[in-house]
Parts: sequence; structure tokens; C-alpha cells
Amino acid sequence: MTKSPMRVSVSGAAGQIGYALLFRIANGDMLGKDQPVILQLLEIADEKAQKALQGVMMEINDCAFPLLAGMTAHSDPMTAFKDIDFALLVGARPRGPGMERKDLLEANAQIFTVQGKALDAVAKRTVKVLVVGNPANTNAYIAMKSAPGLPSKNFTAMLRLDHNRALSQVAAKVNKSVTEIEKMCVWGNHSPTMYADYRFATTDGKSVKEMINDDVWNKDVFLPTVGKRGAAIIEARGLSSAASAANAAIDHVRDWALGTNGKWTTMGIPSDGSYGIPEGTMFGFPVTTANGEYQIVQGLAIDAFSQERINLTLKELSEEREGVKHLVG
Ligand SMILES: NC(=O)c1ccc[n+]([C@@H]2O[C@H](COP(=O)([O-])OP(=O)(O)OC[C@H]3O[C@@H](n4cnc5c(N)ncnc54)[C@H](O)[C@@H]3O)[C@@H](O)[C@H]2O)c1
Ligand SMILES: O=C(O)C[C@H](O)C(=O)O
Repeated sequence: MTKSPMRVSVSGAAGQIGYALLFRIANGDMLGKDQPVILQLLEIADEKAQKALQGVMMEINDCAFPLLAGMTAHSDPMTAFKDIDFALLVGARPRGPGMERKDLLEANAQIFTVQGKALDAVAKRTVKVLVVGNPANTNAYIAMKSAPGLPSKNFTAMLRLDHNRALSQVAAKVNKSVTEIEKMCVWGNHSPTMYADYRFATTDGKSVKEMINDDVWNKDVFLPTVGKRGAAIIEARGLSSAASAANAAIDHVRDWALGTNGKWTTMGIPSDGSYGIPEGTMFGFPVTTANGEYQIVQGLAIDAFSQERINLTLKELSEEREGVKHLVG
């Protein structure tokens, strides 16, 4: 029997990540090859952005995707988020010339307050929200706080790109394919302070840490490479990562919706207090997923070096949270 369509809203739909993301969602890469989707696309109420969105929609139509059961363009989150099952919040204010991090936080806080309220008002109570737009963790936190009528667990931030970057670096180091590496994770903020952690990773049942056996490589090569990968891509491409970010968003939502079969992945989620991370902090954790729910992997030993790195990324997130306190109460 044909499944009923799921409603997926994407903000920033005419941007570069949007362009790499929408076609894959419509192709069934995110929710499955038997799951029809309705796309509810949100862009700013600007003539140029709306015209660009119309162009993207023309191209999506031209693909004649069998799973695409409908598509609408919006400039108001109250209509874009109506009855949705999934929200991929990609659109955000980029850092402009002379803008301090604080200004960026404030500008985005306003966007995510409005969008959180709109989700609260019109989305399905089971809506699953992924925030991609930077600063992703704090934007997700603001949206969550602005939607008190929705369960906090419905709000997540994207750490999956960092997870995938870590996986690819480690796989190359031990000369394995990425599919042969299990139990990778990334703790904390989607920023250079994140802590990519392969201490528990295995390949063919063997410890990846023991195979690498090089703390200097971990500290001086691996962590800076993963942490500063976004900046390296901007430097090389002249534009921030887009296709890899879209791919990570697909991976994140697919695994959340369809399950990981016991395998670990990384999601930015509101802390339940695990590992001493204050409750509600939107933090990257190792998780497994099943039946549309995620579970934090518990009981992992945190050594002194790891604790130091976790403290550092937590401190940054706490400062960001403090910086937007006046907006979310
Ligand atoms: N979390 C991650 O791993 C990750 C990775 C890469 C990029 N990003 C972030 O994703 C965001 C989007 O990146 P991009 O390359 O697509 O940028 P982009 O500038 O190409 O596109 C962003 C789009 O969002 C739209 N937009 C802005 N404010 C909006 C609003 N309030 N409602 C709806 N749409 C809005 C803009 O009009 C634009 O079309 C950026 O914040 C970027 O830093 C995050
Ligand atoms: O680093 C950035 O500004 C872009 C993005 O968050 C990335 O990680 O590629």
C-alpha cells in the first residue's frame, strides 16, 4: 500500500545547501524510497530570494520525482510549517563585514525565535526539527525554548558533518573504508571547539585508538583538521561547505527517522544531564536511534584529556547561551 506523504519544510531553500538538499529529499534519500514527500519551502520575503526559489522549484518539477507529492513556496513560517513532520532549518543570517560573533548570535536569535514560535503554533506535535544554520547549537536551543508546547527532544542541531569528517579522516589513517569504522562520536558545539573522539571506535572488532596509537597525531593533526574543516573549505572554495552539509543533514534525519540498527552516530540534542552536561544544553552526543527516538550512549569513560576538551566546548556553548538569554528568557 502506498504510504501517505510526509510534510517536510526546508528554510533557506534557495541557498546553496538548499540546492544540494531538496533534490535528494524529493528522491527519497532521506525518508526512504517508498515514502512520498510534500516540500514546504521557506525563503525570506525578498523578491530576489523568492524568484530564485521559483527557479529551484522549476528544476525540481523538471526531475519528475515519483515520490514528490506536492511542493509550495512560502515567505511566512506560519504557513511553511503548517502540519509538518520534519523541519530542516537551514536559512540563517551569515556573518557580514564588521559583524561581531555577538551580532551574529543576536541576528540569528531573532530568526529562530520567530521560527520556534511558528513551529509551536502550527507544526505536528511529533515534528522532528534539525537546525543546520549557524551557530547551529544555539539556534536550535533558541527554537526549542521558543516552542514550549513541543517536546524539547524534538529539537536537534547538526553535528553530523563533523562526525562524517572525523570518520573520513580516521578511515584514511587506518586504511579502511568508512563503513568499516564503528563507534565514532563528536562531543559539543558545531564549532572548532568540538571534540571528535575515536577512543571507542573499532574496525573489525579492533580498537582504532590502539591501531593509531599516536596521541600527538590526535591532538596536533586530527582534532585541528576536523575542527577547522569548515574554514579550510571556505578558504579553498571561496564558499562554505554545501553538498557535504546537505549530505550530513540527510544522514541525520534519515538515521533519526529510520534508525541506526544499534550503530552509533552523533546528534546535537538537548542534554538530559548525561556526562555532566547541564540539562537543556544543545550538545553533540554519541547516540543510537530506533523507532524515531534517539538514546545517548551511556557509560563511556571520560579521561582527563577528553574531559578538558568537553569542558572547553561546553564553556563556549554556555557563553553563547548566556549571550541570548535576554531573548529566550
Ligand atoms: N551545521 C553545519 O554543519 C553547517 C554546515 C555548513 C553550513 N552551515 C550553515 O548553514 C547556513 C546556510 O548555508 P548556505 O551555504 O546554504 O547559505 P546561503 O547564504 O547560500 O543560503 C541561505 C539562505 O537562507 C535564506 N534565509 C536567511 N534567513 C532566512 C529566514 N529567516 N527564513 C528563511 N530563509 C532564510 C537566505 O535568503 C538564503 O537563500 C549558514 O548559516 C551556514 O553557516 C552549517
Ligand atoms: O564553518 C563554517 O562556517 C561552515 C560550516 O559550519 C562548516 O562546518 O562547514
